[in-house]
Amino acid sequence: MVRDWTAVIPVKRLSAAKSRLRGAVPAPRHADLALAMVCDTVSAVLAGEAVGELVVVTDDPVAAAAVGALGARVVPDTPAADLNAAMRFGADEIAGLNRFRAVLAGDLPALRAEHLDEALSQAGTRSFVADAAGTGTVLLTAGPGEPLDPHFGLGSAAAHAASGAKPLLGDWPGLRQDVDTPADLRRVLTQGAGRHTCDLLRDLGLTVSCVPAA
Ligand SMILES: Nc1nc2c(ncn2[C@@H]2O[C@H](COP(=O)(O)OP(=O)(O)OP(=O)(O)O)[C@@H](O)[C@H]2O)c(=O)[nH]1
Ligand SMILES: C=C(OP(=O)(O)O)C(=O)O
Repeated sequence: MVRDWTAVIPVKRLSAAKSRLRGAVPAPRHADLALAMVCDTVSAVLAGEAVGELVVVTDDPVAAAAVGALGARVVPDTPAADLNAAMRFGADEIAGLNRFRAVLAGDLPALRAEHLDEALSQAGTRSFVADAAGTGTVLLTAGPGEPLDPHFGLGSAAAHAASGAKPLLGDWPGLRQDVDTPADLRRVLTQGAGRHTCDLLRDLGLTVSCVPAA
């Protein structure tokens, strides 16, 4: 497979990130958990064959250093500090309209590189992958010449479908399992998390299944 996709992951400042997940781990380790999930998402994206470049949009210096060390290109957030603005900026302005672009949430610690490759191989024109619940979105893609036109937020799967994006259907549990709440994290513990999240949770004494390194 040719590495012709540019992936984009927006990452909020870690001190404010994943507020609905608060309480899943002791408060002093909350930002570490948010970062570990970002690092596992980034590692899986870069381990695949379809993505040639990964742009992370963030103003967080710790996240920027960590994802930079993993091989991502880091750009600062937009003044709007808004999820859709960050995705639009990364995809349409930094990557550029002439590229195949794929934006993902940074909270997919069970993402498998081969599942992302498979999803992207089905995404010719503007497409999306719904989350496990079927209401949210974990991946939105656009082809050359197409603006990303993201509608992330409550009910985004329906909004992306209504805006003409094609739903991608496949058995990709780690891709679909974003971690917003402690219940989501419990599901990932059994599904198999990546190395960063696994190491952190084991350090906290939690039993977690880990996916083998790609
Ligand atoms: N750059 C950037 N990324 C964002 C922003 N808001 C959310 N994100 C990222 O977008 C992805 C999906 O966002 P959410 O699942 O809503 O994450 P969140 O905002 O940290 O979570 P909650 O506080 O629980 O709403 C995560 O990788 C976030 O870090 C933003 O304003 N700027
Ligand atoms: C941003 C989204 O959801 P969440 O914040 O629940 O991950 C979404 O699914 O569009």
